Amino acid sequence: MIEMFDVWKTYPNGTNALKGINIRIEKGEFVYVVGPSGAGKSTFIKLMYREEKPTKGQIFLGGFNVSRIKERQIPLVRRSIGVVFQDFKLLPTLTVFENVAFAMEVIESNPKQIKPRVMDVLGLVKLKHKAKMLPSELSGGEQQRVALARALVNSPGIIIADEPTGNLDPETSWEIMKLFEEINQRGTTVVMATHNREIVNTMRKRVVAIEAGQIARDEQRGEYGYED
Ligand SMILES: Nc1ncnc2c1ncn2[C@@H]1O[C@H](COP(=O)(O)OP(=O)(O)OP(=O)(O)O)[C@@H](O)[C@H]1O
Repeated sequence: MIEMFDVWKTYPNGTNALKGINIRIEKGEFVYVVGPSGAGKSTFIKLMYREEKPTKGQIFLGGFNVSRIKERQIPLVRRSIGVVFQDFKLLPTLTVFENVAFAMEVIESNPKQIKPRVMDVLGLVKLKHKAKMLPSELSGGEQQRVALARALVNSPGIIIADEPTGNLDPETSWEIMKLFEEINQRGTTVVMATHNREIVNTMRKRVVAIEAGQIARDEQRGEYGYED
């Protein structure tokens, strides 16, 4: 479960990115975060995985008080969340297999479990046959599938994604969304910031709209609601 209580974020230059966010996301939900450019969506996402700290307010995630934890506890929080970005953020000198394995190595997983688990998640995203390739040898959609495998490899309860289809063509975006849906159906909570109107309006999930740093709308089976 994710909860925010009166969360504010003011960046050091004085920008008020979030102004009093209150939200509760239950385990197993699929939530789209929509809103105009600059509204605060990425900031909202970054606060969840502790890339940024709130200026004020409390954030609880999977049993942690994310706003209060010590630096040394951050890896513990990150173990319970998988994060997927618009630009994939794969390590260019590592193979597909090594990129995914790396996420298990950093949390000091049992070395014997790494290979079977990595092959398992590569199977889920249908990329076992490309395990030995480098990211530069893959298409954008394939790279995002590797990023998704990496986010899933430690079996997090929550997947957070910031514009995961932003760099992909419509057909590839749908493939990626189907994977997110499958992952959600297996019980993982999904929170996704997106500008993809067609996907939001077709897949009909909970929609949280952020405008000028505040929640302007929060609807079950909601719509995208903007023209961009
Ligand atoms: N590191 C930062 N320092 C200062 N201001 C920032 C920083 N990051 C974001 N902002 C500002 O905070 C506000 C919210 O930005 P944020 O990136 O959260 O919006 P967004 O809704 O994700 O936008 P987009 O859809 O364009 O990605 C904007 O005014 C932005 O300029």
